[in-house]
Amino acid sequence: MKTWPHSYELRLQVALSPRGDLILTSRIKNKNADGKPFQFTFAFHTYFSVSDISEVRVEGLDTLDYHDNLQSKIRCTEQGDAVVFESEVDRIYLSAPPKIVTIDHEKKRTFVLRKKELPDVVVWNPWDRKAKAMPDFGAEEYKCMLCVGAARIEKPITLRPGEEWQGRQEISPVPSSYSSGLLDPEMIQQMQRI
Ligand SMILES: O=P(O)(O)OC[C@H]1O[C@@H](O)[C@H](O)[C@@H](O)[C@@H]1O
Repeated sequence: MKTWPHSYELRLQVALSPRGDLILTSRIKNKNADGKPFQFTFAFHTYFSVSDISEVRVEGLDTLDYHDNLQSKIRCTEQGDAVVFESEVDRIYLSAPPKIVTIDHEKKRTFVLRKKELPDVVVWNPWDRKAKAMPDFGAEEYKCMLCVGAARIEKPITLRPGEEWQGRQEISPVPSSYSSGLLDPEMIQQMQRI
């Protein structure tokens, strides 16, 4: 392939635990026979089903720098204590903590995202105008989805022939009180076991 003149192996392992955790593990191996290394970036682009995007908040990204894809990727700093949605959002948060939560107040459900070897986090919702322009996206579907995914974008990965990289993202659905601050002690104990 002209745009990617390398030989590689990509493996995606999808596992679902009995309690509903989704574990995605990606492995990429350099199979170049010519001795050449290659460099790449990586992102999981997981879409969450939410009740109403205007009622959703993403916590764990406060004070972080991000690249804003809607403003020619300029570097900004998150000012809010949570990311909320009132218009199109397309950002790459940099060096995020290993745990990010997406809280859906209406459904009283929180998605806990844990990640390994994936320092960055993509947050995306196309909102109305872009949704209408996308052929594979319903005009109204932006209202009930949110893309939050672990990524490695700022610092690309370099692999020499024979080397392999592995990245992992785990999504656990839990009751919303988990990170809303209104925790009862029993619930905390239950969640710490997750
Ligand atoms: O259709 P996909 O692969 O889920 O990507 C949707 C969007 O994802 C965003 O992260 C990209 O910045 C957009 O450019 C893109 O349109």
